[in-house]
Amino acid sequence: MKVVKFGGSSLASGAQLKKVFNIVVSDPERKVVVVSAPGKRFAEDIKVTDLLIECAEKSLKNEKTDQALEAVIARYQDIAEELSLPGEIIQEIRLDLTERLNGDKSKPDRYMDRMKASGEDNHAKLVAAFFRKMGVEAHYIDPKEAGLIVSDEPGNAQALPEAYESLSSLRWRSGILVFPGFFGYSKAGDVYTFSRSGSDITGSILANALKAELYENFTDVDAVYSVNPSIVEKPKEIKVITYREMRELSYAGFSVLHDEALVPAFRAGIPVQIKNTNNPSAQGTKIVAERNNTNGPVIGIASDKGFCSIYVSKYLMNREIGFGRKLLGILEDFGLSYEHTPSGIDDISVILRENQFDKEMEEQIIDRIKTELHADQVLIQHKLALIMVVGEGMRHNIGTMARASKALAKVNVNIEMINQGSSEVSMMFGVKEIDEKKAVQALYNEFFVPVMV
Ligand SMILES: Nc1ncnc2c1ncn2[C@@H]1O[C@H](COP(=O)(O)OP(=O)(O)O)[C@@H](O)[C@H]1O
Ligand SMILES: N[C@@H](CC(=O)OP(=O)(O)O)C(=O)O
Repeated sequence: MKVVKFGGSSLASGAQLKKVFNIVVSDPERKVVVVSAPGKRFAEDIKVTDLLIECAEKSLKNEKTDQALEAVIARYQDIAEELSLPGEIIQEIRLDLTERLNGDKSKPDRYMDRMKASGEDNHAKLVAAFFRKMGVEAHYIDPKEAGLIVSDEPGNAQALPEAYESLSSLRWRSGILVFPGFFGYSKAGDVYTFSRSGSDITGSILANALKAELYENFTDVDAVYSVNPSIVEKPKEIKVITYREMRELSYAGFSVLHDEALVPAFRAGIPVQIKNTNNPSAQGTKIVAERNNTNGPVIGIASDKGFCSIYVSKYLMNREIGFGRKLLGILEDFGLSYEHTPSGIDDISVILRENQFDKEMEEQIIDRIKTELHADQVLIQHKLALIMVVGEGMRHNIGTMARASKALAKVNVNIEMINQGSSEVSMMFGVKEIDEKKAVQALYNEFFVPVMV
């Protein structure tokens, strides 16, 4: 039995839904189908989830929501018309959205999650109806009834351990089960969504709970590429990659799969296959526990913008027991999570995502570090990009770091910081955001483009 997840781009139009239907019925093992909300049909299009967020934000500000609501309904209507589905489906969706829109706004975060979750919930109902119209037994599965119990963290929920036991009984249900991705219910019965792109997580949880032989994740690219295809044209495809490598790359910017989606599949030893809805015969990428090391030291290079570094220096910091703990404690007091902490004898840098705080909070943080830790110098550097060079082969290859830094020097990219050693499969370079693309391209050329002699 296989669990199959289709992303928003695979479900963005009636024509895409027909492809999805053909893929599902072409393999009788494809029993559980996890769906996202309709995504982008073309580059400038807006995902239904973003339309829903806009609608919820307007409603929370007591502004008019008619237009935003109609934009959401129009997306489903277009799909239903293209597939000649009966009008009642759209009536049901309209009713559901109106109910959610007029629901309790006393807890804005939860209100937002109820609105966001409707994107996948209504689409799962529509997809199941389409499959039935095509003559197969298909059922919409309500995550509440099925027992997808999650933590009560708005926009950032996690499945609770007991969810797996409850979901396992889906195995005995007949027909194709269409399960909405992206959200679950707290123990108290309220809707909470995962973080953005979280339908990937739902698929992995179900694959684990139902002990699937494979978790197939259908998207709009033929494979996971060794580098983001928007930075390098036609990059090398990855055929096989380990969970560890993929998690590092997803976390660092490979948006093709949510970084949290690997853990449930990994724990149950279920391989994950990335495939293309628009080209299902392409081999795709398989994510497994171990692979033969045939690719050289590096399998992928990921990058992401929007980081800053807080640099703290103090003479004799090395002798001051508890300095690091106190520094991180200050950040914890502000509710900030950090990414890396490269350090020297008398100095330490903390790398954080800068969208977590504003100018005012930044000043308060610097002030506390200066006064409480008696630091000699505290500096914040903004607009950094982090580049992650990943590969299981790195441990056995001497000189990978030297090759990477030489490649960056050759294109005149200054390395603002390096972090290597804590992870066995990756090394991190911090560069200025403006240098990100140039740096990634240079690293790609160094590790993937053969040199002609
Ligand atoms: N290394 C990579 N390999 C493949 N795709 C990548 C990579 N990095 C980023 N992407 C982007 O991920 C996109 C697919 O993910 P996403 O938009 O979430 O799809 P879906 O709609 O299926 O959920 C691709 O279209 C591609 O632009
Ligand atoms: N629709 C949600 C969840 C999701 O997983 O979507 P997609 O599969 O299109 O990335 C989002 O946009 O965040």
